[in-house]
Amino acid sequence: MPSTATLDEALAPLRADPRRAAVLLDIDGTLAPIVRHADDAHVPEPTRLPLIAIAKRYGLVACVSGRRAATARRIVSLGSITYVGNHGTEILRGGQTHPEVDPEVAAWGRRVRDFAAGEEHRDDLHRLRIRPEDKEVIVGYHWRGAPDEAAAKEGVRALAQRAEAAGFATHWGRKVLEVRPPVDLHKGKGIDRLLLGVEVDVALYVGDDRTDIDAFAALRTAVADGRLREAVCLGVRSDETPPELEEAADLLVDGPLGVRAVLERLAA
Ligand SMILES: O=P(O)(O)OC[C@H]1O[C@H](O[C@H]2O[C@H](CO)[C@@H](O)[C@H](O)[C@H]2O)[C@H](O)[C@@H](O)[C@@H]1O
Repeated sequence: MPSTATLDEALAPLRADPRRAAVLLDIDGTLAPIVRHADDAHVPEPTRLPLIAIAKRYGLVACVSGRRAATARRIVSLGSITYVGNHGTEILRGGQTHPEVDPEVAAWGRRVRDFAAGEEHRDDLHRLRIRPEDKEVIVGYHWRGAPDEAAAKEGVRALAQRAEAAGFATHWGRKVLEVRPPVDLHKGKGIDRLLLGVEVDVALYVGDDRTDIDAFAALRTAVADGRLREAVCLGVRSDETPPELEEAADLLVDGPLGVRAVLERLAA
């Protein structure tokens, strides 16, 4: 964990003028501790409290997640902020009931669901306790906590090959494989859309996984082309941290507790 002085130095540009600052946060592994079953994830109250204070004080506060935007809102349980869901393809703004969905991605929903329905009939998924997660235009296959995780991962590898042969894109996360539409989708694109027309000078992004590296890149590009003055990219360390994330981050904090400390400094 960086010292308080190092953290304060990194956060100083945001704290100097909160109204002109954006706070962008990943959810699973960042705000919400990783748990065995995706449905059980939640943001602990001592993390929500500084987040509520930040939402009132900072110019833009958003969660940028691989979850569906509506699921992300349920997990964080804060209706006033924006949720960028399904890895950048949905935006659910504070107070809205329906997300804006990338039409190119939405057009693939039926084909992704048909693929998932075909997989449902396979005995090996049930035998290996691989759990599908339906995200409408993306389907995740989880093996965390399967009786034999190594065998389950092998089963998921075979599934990935079938998905790619059928023309889908695949993406590996933390003990999850996602089958996605074969279109250019990532958190960075969602952040670009989110920043459109928003008057902020500085942005912070905090995330724990490969998919968050695209978010870091989007902020750095925004600095390079003058849309932002400064970007702060924080990585969240765990025993599953991808080395690429460690390399890409400006600074690393330890797990969701380290993230809570960041939020407390921002809210102070
Ligand atoms: O971008 P995020 O908000 O970090 O979402 C990434 C994925 O998070 C969820 O899966 C992860 O968290 C689960 C709950 O702790 C855990 O069981 C699983 O092993 C992790 O991969 C979520 O289920 C996915 O849909 C998200 O893409």
